[in-house]
Amino acid sequence: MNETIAALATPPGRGAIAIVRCSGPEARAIAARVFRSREPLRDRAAVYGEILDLDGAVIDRGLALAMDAPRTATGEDVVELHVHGSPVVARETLRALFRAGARPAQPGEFTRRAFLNGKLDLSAAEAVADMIDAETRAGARAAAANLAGALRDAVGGARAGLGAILEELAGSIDYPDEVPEPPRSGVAATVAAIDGQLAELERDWERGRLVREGMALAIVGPPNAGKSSLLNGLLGEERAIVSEIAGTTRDVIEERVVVDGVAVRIVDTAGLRASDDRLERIGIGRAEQALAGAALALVVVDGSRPLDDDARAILERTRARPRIVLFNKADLGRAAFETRDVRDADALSGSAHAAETVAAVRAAIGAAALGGEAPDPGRPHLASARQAAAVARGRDALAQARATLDRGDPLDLVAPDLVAAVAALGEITGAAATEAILDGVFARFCIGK
Ligand SMILES: Nc1nc2c(c(=O)[nH]1)N(C=O)[C@@H](CNc1ccc(C(=O)N[C@@H](CCC(=O)O)C(=O)O)cc1)CN2
Ligand SMILES: Nc1nc2c(ncn2[C@@H]2O[C@H](COP(=O)(O)OP(=O)(O)OP(=O)(O)O)[C@@H](O)[C@H]2O)c(=O)[nH]1
Ligand SMILES: [Mg+2]
Repeated sequence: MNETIAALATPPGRGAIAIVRCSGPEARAIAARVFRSREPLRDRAAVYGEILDLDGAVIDRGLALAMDAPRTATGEDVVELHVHGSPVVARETLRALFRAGARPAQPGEFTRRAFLNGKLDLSAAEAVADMIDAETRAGARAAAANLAGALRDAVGGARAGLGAILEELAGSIDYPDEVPEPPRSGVAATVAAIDGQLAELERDWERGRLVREGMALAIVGPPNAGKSSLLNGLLGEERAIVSEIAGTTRDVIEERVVVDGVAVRIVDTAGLRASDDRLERIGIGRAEQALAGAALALVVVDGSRPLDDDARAILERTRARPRIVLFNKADLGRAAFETRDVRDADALSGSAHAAETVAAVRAAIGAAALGGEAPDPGRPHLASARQAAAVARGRDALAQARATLDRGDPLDLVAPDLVAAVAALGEITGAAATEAILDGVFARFCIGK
């Protein structure tokens, strides 16, 4: 029999209410030892009463919410104690439950039990963690879609399609005289269509990851170009020191903003130039690192004067990578902007001090992040590297099957590849998940989830 587990379900720290959750076959019996009320606990009803420690001292007065298996989040008997939101009270309540027979829950153990009891598939369990981690509305909505089963249904459809072919093949292999082979062209068409759906999931994966995890952006350029001024403009606060002294920013400064629903980690950096100053050189080294680690470079140069060697160098170096170029200080003149290279045809000209320029830079960041179109958060999507790897393996198997079909080999030779594809896709929903896969998925959960 499963042990009964307990953990704090709300964040540690002070709050209005703290919820301690207990799940397992003994949940009701354990709760009865620590909770005293006039009316008895009833399924799905909140009951007011006293939370007691085992010596009978009252820890708090609060609500107990009992939910009976199997109609609960975990599929087991659940009792929640809703107490006043003091870390001390929450800890004492939890300790009373442990003394009464519960054991501390492992990270993700509630959700793992929900999975094992068929309350959610593995893609939905991952969506639970994604929802908790979401930093943007789009990220939360995307998680909600997979929590509701969008990916499970998409993957389930693909597996069912492959399963139907396998069934037909099996019939003709077992009873070659009675059951005709399915038409070759039909098999090829179905495999191609399913592979197409999987390819679409793969394409969306990178973009979806951007929505969930955010994008790293480095502001780079020569000293004094206005990089820190632009950071402050994008943040709407005077975060970084701005001065007319070239070499003001020494260390990297990292901040987050949300642009078009994408969380962007902006790193402001030291101006790039040849320098003999030891400290400045360290800062420039960090700027180089930030540039190397960024998905998008925001290159700021002084556009009011002809380009100097430092400006030319950074424009040249970032030419082949995703970037936005701002010819800054347009209020002082547009000398460099007017003689700019055709390669910078889409460069912006403006002033880091002007709201319109900051808005134009934001729009350019949003466009660069999403390629112009925001992904529809309601669609099924791959949400983890684990899921993407399973799709990639499934597609490899389908590629083998298609090669077999193209060569004109006997039709039954595709069966092992289709079986492999079905198994790979099964890892996504957990229909075919090993203990190791489950450990990997639930390792990223927090205790109490
Ligand atoms: N107080 C509280 N709020 C919470 C949770 C919780 O555990 N406690 N959850 C923790 O994750 C989430 C809700 N998860 C839940 C999932 C299923 C069921 C449930 O009763 N399922 C039944 C009935 C389904 C239905 O009527 O559609 C079932 O599956 O049979 C309840 C909560 C978010 N809010
Ligand atoms: N006129 C004008 N001045 C600007 C503009 N943007 C920035 N400045 C000024 O240019 C100077 C340098 O700005 P910063 O934002 O510190 O430049 P930076 O690129 O961060 O410089 P370092 O940190 O030294 O590399 C400051 O005096 C700013 O007020 C602009 O668009 N127009
Ligand atoms: Mg600066």
